[in-house]
Amino acid sequence: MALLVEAEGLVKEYPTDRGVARVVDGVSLSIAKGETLGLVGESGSGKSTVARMMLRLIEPTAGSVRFDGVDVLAANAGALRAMRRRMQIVFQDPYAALNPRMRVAQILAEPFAIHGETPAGGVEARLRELLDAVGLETAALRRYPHEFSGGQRQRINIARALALRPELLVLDEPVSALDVSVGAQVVNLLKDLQGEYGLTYLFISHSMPLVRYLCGRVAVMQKGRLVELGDVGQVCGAPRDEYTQRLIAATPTMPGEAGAGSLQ
Ligand SMILES: Nc1ncnc2c1ncn2[C@@H]1O[C@H](COP(=O)(O)OP(=O)(O)OP(=O)(O)O)[C@@H](O)[C@H]1O
Repeated sequence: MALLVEAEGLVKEYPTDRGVARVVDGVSLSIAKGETLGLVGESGSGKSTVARMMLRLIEPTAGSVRFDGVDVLAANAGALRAMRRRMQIVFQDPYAALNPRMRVAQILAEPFAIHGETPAGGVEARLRELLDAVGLETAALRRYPHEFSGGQRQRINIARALALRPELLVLDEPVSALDVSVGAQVVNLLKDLQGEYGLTYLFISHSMPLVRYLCGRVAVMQKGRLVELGDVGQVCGAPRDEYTQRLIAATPTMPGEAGAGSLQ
């Protein structure tokens, strides 16, 4: 299958009081068009840093990233802008990600303003379409973020990420701040959107049940390194790495779950 993202030997180092901290240490990962790749690992293992380097939101210390065959790190400002519209990120905290002083209409229209473009059919029609895609009423356009629940706010974030019709969505723990049932609805929405728009997902999570439900393959990170990468059934069913075994063993089994696939 064609690859959308190819990251090779990514390294990120930060200077600290005690010398240089290597928080990502030689991570190579590719994501095929249309797939959902899960990225799991304990807190601080470097998952978000890898994702941000893939989007060039932070500069790698070493390594390379190609997006649809184009070198992301060598791209000049114009080429990067063109690439950025094709790769979007949804963050964990649906409260912090939305400007509280902007109405939803402004929030959703902002990507068009930033990229200096008017969608075919006009902004208004596209905003309605976006809200409809994420299961919110048109009346939401006039309201402010604080008027919505956490799950609804995450739907607004997803609508905003979809505004420019991206191909890749990095989902950085998109439901971990939500109640389980609300999170399950958002996960199902993400699944539907992927089917509808042929999106490619990098799904960062601490939840093995969610990863099993959404992802075809999963990568496991520990202390900046990739310790396992493979088909989700294989990794969860017969983890080769000792750390992965512990991660899976630490996952509480949900009522009615026999080990795979269920969200309930
Ligand atoms: N700007 C920075 N300066 C110094 N250290 C940083 C910086 N950003 C991240 N780190 C460190 O890099 C390591 C990896 O962080 P990262 O956020 O990528 O981990 P993570 O696996 O996504 O964690 P979590 O699951 O908690 O989100 C952490 O130890 C973090 O403290």
